[in-house]
Amino acid sequence: MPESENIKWHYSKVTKEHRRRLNNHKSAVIWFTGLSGSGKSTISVELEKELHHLGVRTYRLDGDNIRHGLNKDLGFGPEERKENIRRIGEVSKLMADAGLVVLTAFISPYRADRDDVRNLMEHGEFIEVFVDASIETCELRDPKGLYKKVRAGKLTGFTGIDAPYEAPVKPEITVSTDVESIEKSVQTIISYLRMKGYLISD
Ligand SMILES: Nc1ncnc2c1ncn2[C@@H]1O[C@H](COP(=O)(O)OS(=O)(=O)O)[C@@H](OP(=O)(O)O)[C@H]1O
Ligand SMILES: Nc1ncnc2c1ncn2[C@@H]1O[C@H](COP(=O)(O)OP(=O)(O)O)[C@@H](O)[C@H]1O
Repeated sequence: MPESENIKWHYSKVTKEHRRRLNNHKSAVIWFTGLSGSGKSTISVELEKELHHLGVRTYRLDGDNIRHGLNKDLGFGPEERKENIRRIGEVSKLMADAGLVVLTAFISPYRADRDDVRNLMEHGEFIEVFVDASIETCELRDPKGLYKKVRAGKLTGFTGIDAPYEAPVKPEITVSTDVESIEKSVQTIISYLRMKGYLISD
């Protein structure tokens, strides 16, 4: 593994602070985590739409999409999920450095992997959103028919059934999609961003 001995960091004259001033908002990574079918993709899509209307520069990274490209070599074993999240963490960091508000929608089942991403970011830049829904609700929704496949014995190692999901201990935000609407979840997140001063131009 090449180490940094022969590699030198080049600094830019345009910094994150310059980009922040140009954009009129801070950069951040809004990290959605939760079971399959909990609502990560749905809420992140609606949130991005609202943020865009507010003049925020955004980009959304979604598990299914990224696994068609950048991470198409990865499966769903613990090590591969870890590598999946590590790469997304690095990509998110680059995008946050570019001044964007990044929205990520990955199951990211392991606490340690999410904490590694948190530690990559500047203090306050990582906003963990726990999309909380019971496995029963997710299975009832079954938007992609995957739970049905699991029950039919056609899919194994599925999160929440026969693979673990470690819920966040102290997420910045929890949205309970069992009991609240998509709109309510989006507003909860926007209120948090406003209250914490991410949306400077408000
Ligand atoms: N075994 C298994 N377990 C869980 N999910 C599975 C599995 N196989 C395929 N899928 C589909 O892949 C999507 C999850 O990809 P992620 O990259 O978010 O997963 S992870 O963060 O690496 O755990 C997940 O998408 P979401 O339903 O949007 O969460 C599923 O559609
Ligand atoms: N309150 C809610 N919040 C989010 N999604 C909801 C809610 N109620 C019902 N749903 C539905 O649940 C499904 C969630 O699927 P999805 O967003 O793909 O989840 P995930 O990305 O976590 O796998 C969608 O079909 C969505 O319309």
